[in-house]
Amino acid sequence: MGDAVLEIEGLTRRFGRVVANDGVGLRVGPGEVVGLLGHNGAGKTTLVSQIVGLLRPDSGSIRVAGVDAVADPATARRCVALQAQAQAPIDGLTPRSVIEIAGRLRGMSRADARAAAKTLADELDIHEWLDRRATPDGGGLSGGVRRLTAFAMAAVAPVPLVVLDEPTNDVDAARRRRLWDTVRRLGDDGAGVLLVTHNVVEAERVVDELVVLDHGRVVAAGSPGRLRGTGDDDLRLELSLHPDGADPSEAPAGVPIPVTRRVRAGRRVLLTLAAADAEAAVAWATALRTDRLIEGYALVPTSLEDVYLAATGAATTHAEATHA
Ligand SMILES: Nc1ncnc2c1ncn2[C@@H]1O[C@H](COP(=O)(O)OP(=O)(O)OP(=O)(O)O)[C@@H](O)[C@H]1O
Repeated sequence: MGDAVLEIEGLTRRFGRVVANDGVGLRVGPGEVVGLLGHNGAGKTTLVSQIVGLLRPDSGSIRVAGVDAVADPATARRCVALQAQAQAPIDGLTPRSVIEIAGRLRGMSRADARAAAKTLADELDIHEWLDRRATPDGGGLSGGVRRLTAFAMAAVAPVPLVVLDEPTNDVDAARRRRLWDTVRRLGDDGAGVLLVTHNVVEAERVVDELVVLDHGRVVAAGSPGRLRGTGDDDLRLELSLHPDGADPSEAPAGVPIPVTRRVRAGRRVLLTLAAADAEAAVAWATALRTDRLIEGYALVPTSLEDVYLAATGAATTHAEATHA
């Protein structure tokens, strides 16, 4: 991996008494897709706004493709393509024209911009809307097609760093899958990608590294494999509780199998266990269901959702629940 295309150190930004970013550090290398996860209000958009020079940090440093983005935001911004969380203002225009214009603004020839727009339209399966005009108040094009168009505008030209803030909002399942493949392709073509998303499970497919923000702080960082923790053959037993929320895994008898992580998320209890204990886990959960102590259960491979829930709010909920 070469020099970082994004290097952030000790970044702090306050809004009055709220510390939206609190000593944040992260790095994106060329060809690397880094996922930024966090609850609502965790500080993700604040971080993105500083990277693209829309907000000044109170302290800390940001380098984009080697450029000091705090001292020289205009130069740094030329090295970043951003898909903002808010919908792009494309009223009166067609997806084809705005994608091509985005390419031209980044210095592509007319022919290259046209070819890149066509490639993206193929990848995202949006040909049928390419020449349909967006009209005011969300008319003409659906929210999902507008979102895919904004993504294509960010992805059309080669740039050192692509920042995507919730690119899959409003996008249907089949096209989300296509979009994730294109995100991976951008990385494989050499761009660094910072991907802000709530969609932990789907993002896991394409990210090389993950950074989890919680109340402005980085609470977990690393590759999906490392963050998932122990062996790849770990399993998650998910208990669905009754509406009264009584949790049989908290009973004095406890859980009759070794559990490496336990997280409560609303009416779900997620228990991480070794594959070797699967049979005993199913026997226990079946007995709980027969005794009507739970509504149901599922035994599935662990995913980053478990890590995410453990690192952020759900862990707090659990701690509060168990210490109440
Ligand atoms: N302009 C602002 N003025 C005051 N407070 C702000 C401002 N922008 C953000 N905040 C606060 O900073 C914190 C971080 O907000 P931010 O929008 O960065 O979170 P987020 O992780 O992007 O959330 P979401 O997932 O909901 O988009 C929140 O507490 C928010 O209320």
